[in-house]
Amino acid sequence: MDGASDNDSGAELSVGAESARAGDSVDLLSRVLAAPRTGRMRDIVSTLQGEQDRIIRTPGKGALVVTGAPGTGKTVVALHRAAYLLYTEPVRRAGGVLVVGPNAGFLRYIEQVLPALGETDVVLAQATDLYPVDEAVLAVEYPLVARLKGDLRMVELLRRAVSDRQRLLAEPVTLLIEDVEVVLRPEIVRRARDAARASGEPHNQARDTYTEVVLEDLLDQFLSATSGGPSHSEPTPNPDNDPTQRLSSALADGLAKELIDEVDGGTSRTQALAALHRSVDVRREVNLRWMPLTPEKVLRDLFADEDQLRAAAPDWRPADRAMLARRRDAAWTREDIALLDELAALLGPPPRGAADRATAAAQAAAQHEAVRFASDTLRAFGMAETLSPDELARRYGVDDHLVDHRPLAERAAADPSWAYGHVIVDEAQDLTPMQWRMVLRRCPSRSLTIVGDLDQRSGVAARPRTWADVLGPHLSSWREETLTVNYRNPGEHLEFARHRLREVGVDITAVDSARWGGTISEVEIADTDLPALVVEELDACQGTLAVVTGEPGALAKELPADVTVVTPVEAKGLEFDTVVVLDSDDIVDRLGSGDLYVTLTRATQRLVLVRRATPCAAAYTP
Ligand SMILES: Nc1ncnc2c1ncn2[C@@H]1O[C@H](COP(=O)(O)OP(=O)(O)OP(=O)(O)O)[C@@H](O)[C@H]1O
Repeated sequence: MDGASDNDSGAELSVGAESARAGDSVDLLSRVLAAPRTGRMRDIVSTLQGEQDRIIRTPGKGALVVTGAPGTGKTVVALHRAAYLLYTEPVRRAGGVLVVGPNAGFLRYIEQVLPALGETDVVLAQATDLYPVDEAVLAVEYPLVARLKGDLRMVELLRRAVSDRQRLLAEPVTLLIEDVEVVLRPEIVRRARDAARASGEPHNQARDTYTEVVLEDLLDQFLSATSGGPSHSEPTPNPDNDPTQRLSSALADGLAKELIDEVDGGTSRTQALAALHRSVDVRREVNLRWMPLTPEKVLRDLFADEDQLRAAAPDWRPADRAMLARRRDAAWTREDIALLDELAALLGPPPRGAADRATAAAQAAAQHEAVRFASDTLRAFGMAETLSPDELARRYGVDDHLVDHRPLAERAAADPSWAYGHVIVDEAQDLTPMQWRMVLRRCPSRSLTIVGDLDQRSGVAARPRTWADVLGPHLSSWREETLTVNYRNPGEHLEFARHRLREVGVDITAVDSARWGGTISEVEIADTDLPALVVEELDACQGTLAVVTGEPGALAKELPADVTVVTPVEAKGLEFDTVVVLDSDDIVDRLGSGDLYVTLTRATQRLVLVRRATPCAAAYTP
């Protein structure tokens, strides 16, 4: 990247990197790091450090894993890298950038960084936002269930659940088509199912193949009975132009009536298709065995039906299957989202309803008419050859109906099948395997910046030892870079955190701090004295203050509005000038050592550890 560009972010980044390399910005860095926080992450263009600069400039091909202890700048480096890639590799612009972060507070905290660098083609989301559901607030699973639902075993279970909805026929079924008896034969249903599966299409799209095979057979029977023999020997040079073929797939789609009026109604095959279309029996039998499905329906049916669960996971221990069982009307949980997304990939989009099809047809007709009018008009002036149909359409405003003019970020966020040009995954140590699949579906190019720290992994389960443990099932290769200097916490806080974690038997990777001078105090107080203590700390604090606790809801009401109250999990990725931690001993038992590490490394100036004399018995809830 050089100053020849008209892109501000690129030029500024370059100036900052140069001065950092020259060692000019040491004073500036000290001042920046010591300054009170505002609750919004800033860009670091003017104080970018050498190792950070090098990582930012790593080319965008393939996956890059940026690791490092808390506060080493992983997030801020990843965001600058996104700006750099959009600037140097414009091809990424076409899809924009997706940033997957750990919680809503974190996304608010970082949302200004890329716009400040001149980039707006960016979607910020939690993994649970990637597949939208009706519930505004997702339920929380028991940890064991959450782990099971995040496990790759779910892939096969869901695959089977979908294929179990593609049903065979045990006995022939006699159907009545306008007083003519035809037989839906088990072997034809099997052949139709095999052909549909072999098409490689998702369930809802493969249904066209299934329906076609079944209807063709019924049609032949109907014609044999009514006109002395099937007529499928008629030449069919181009399936797209063949009315019979079109009708047969249109019938599956419920469109046949309109099309029948449109084509030559004289052929016996066309009349037979019309008869099939009128037969309630036929439609019911076709639908029964290969229904159009939504992810929500499949998952609700599966979890509410012991038999379906057993059929989908015959080799599982009954106790594991029982963990998935729940009522049909139960709210979706955070872990269900990746399952719904997996199902969306297996099922494909549901067939469009009649209203959508009518709108699309009306739009196409309007376009056709407007282009024809424009073309005629221009031809009258001898100009027709100079403009393409696209240009004509644009010039005459037809695209206003047909082209989506929303900004890229808005279009991408609304489209679950959007392929992003680059994806950043932050706090990547916490994604479940099923969530990885969900994220990677949105990044077919595999141009990724994966940011995380295994020591900060949430939960009491054993930590993965390497990134290969996390990424191995999903990516064939990646490159790893490590940031080595902490720019957030004073050295005293890092030493304290390391010491506390060693006390609970966990050795974390050592890291240097860019500065010292932080304070730590440990106090034991009565529960009722807590608000007064927090107010006192707030008065003494120059910038932002947070209380980290397992029961934020009740406490937040008793504290001033400018105090942030968060759980350890909600504190991920954030930083505050003063952090008051309640009952830190409980965090390890209830959440895990990674969450204690996160909690102890959020403060830029002052850490206050409060042990309440009458600690609340409520469990820490992530
Ligand atoms: N070169 C730099 N100049 C100024 N500030 C910096 C620099 N690098 C990082 N910082 C600051 O350090 C703090 C921590 O950065 P960041 O949140 O990116 O770290 P992190 O490694 O992602 O932390 P965590 O793992 O705890 O989420 C932020 O305030 C960031 O702005």
